Amino acid sequence: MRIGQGFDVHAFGEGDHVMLGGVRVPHSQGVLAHSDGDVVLHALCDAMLGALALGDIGKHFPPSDPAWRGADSRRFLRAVAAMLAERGYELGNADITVVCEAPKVGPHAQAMRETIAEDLGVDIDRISIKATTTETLGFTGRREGIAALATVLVLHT
Ligand SMILES: Nc1ccn([C@@H]2O[C@H](COP(=O)(O)O)[C@@H](O)[C@H]2O)c(=O)n1
Ligand SMILES: C[C@@]1(CO)OP(=O)(O)OP(=O)(O)OC[C@H]1O
Repeated sequence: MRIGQGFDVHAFGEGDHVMLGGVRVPHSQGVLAHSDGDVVLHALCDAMLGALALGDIGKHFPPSDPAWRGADSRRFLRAVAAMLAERGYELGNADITVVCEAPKVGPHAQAMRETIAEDLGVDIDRISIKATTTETLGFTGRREGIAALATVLVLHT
């Protein structure tokens, strides 16, 4: 059993939705990113990579690589899951916190859990999605961007 943690931030920009946990969430803004800017999946990938000391998402999917421009971050998650499987590991559980004043995450949390569980091939009860504001403090409080934190356990299969 090994533990990993991940953290990601994207600034808000022009747009009408944000991708969170592979789910399209309507919002008054989008995010600035090379890929689809899904902070939930990026933090989760980093946590899973970190658990096996495999570096980070930027090492495997460099922002300098045009192949990842506008990429669906579910591709990153499935690729990271395959890296774990090659080494004899699977996700034990993931606990993820999204930090933003808006959009509200709660109404979309179940869909996000279902999407992540499907991509990882695990039961949905292994995936936790939570959210918090920062009570208007800091960059998330000023609605300048959105952040996510992920903690995982990975298990030897
Ligand atoms: N983007 C968010 C932020 C919060 N929630 C839900 O609201 C609850 C209260 O948030 P506080 O920051 O005021 O503690 C929080 O526990 C979440 O259930 C949300 O859905 N989306
Ligand atoms: C996801 C990648 C893909 O090029 O780019 P971004 O979408 O900009 O996301 P970020 O979390 O800033 O960096 C990691 C990159 O691997």
